[in-house]
Amino acid sequence: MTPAARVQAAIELLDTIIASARGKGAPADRIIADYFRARRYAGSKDRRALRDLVYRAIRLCGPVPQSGRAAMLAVAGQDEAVAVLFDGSAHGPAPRAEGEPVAKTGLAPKWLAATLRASGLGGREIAALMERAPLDVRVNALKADRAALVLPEAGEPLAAPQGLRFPSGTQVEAWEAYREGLIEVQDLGSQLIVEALPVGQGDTIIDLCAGGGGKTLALAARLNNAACIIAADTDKRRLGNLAPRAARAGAAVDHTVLLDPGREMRALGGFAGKADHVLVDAPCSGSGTWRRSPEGRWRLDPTELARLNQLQDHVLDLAAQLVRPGGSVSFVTCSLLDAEGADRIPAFLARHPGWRAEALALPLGRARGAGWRLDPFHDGTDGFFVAGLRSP
Ligand SMILES: C[S@@+](CC[C@H](N)C(=O)[O-])C[C@H]1O[C@@H](n2cnc3c(N)ncnc32)[C@H](O)[C@@H]1O
Repeated sequence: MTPAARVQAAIELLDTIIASARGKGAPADRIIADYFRARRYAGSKDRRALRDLVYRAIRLCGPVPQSGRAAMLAVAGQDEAVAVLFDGSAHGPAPRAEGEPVAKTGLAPKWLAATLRASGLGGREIAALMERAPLDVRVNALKADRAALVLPEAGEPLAAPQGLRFPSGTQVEAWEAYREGLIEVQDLGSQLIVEALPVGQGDTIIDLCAGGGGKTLALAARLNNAACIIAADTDKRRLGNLAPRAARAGAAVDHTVLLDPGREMRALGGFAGKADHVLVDAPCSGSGTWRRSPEGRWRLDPTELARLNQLQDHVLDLAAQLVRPGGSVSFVTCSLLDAEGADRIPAFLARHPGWRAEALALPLGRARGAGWRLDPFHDGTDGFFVAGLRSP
């Protein structure tokens, strides 16, 4: 591909990503992966260059751009090397027309920037959400130990007992240690949260929003497979990834339960009032993971945020039904918005008299409302909110 053809390809990919964000469709990384799957002839240099162009444009444009071309013109406005490629050459973008729209730059749409600020984030904290995230790994304590494991590259030891950090883009999936289940890719924040959960060996633990099992596997490793772990989710595709991942990791997951949204207790009724602990890693905007999915801010609007808050309350209410008297619930979101964090706790306590919030001990982060918050700027983790709740 010529450099100009890469710019044109980036424009077309951005058009798809913008449409998908508006329609709450597939995320950018999946769209890019599908694009290259259909173009196997594209070399690794082209792939890297195209990806970089697309993500530069996404990071640069806070509000949803009117088009992929407008987004790339915004990049061109800051980078002469890109601007000169709008030259009308074969397969390249047409020259810029007089008065042609250029996408607005900024960290986030106005309403969202205001909501972030109202959630206690300053300019530096918000800017850090747009930086490239490093690659964190959790050494799987069921099969290995960080102190003794030799990997192709030396990682930086992290605050989590089995955490190691590598530069962004390190191809750990190609390592033998990954294929053999000795390491998992997992952000430091997730690792610290699992370490802080008030659980012990012998407990019955429901991971109510288990997804592909990131935290489920970390829990099984922390408890050395000596707990009864039930992984549930409404997403068949995500939950389907759990069994092969657990097998690779040697992690014992006792039950995997696919839930019908709105009728979750039909599948979980047998566990009602029995769990020692329910982990609610709730669906959210993912504002804490914008370093990895910066187009997430194009997906969010006040209506979507309100829908997510309802869902968060709903899964918390389910957890309250599942836990035994005196048992506990942890509420986690990978968001920095109070609406998806601190605000959910008083709302829960108002609906569930007798319950109380309980502090969790994390080595990084700071208190936010009745819970705790981690953020990229201060802690070098993805952004998370976590709070403990204790049943009467
Ligand atoms: C933040 S993700 C979970 C990530 C996962 N725990 C991990 O560590 O990799 C939230 C999950 O909640 C699930 N979800 C959405 N609605 C739900 C519901 N009503 N009951 C249970 N899970 C739900 C989504 O399918 C999604 O997988």
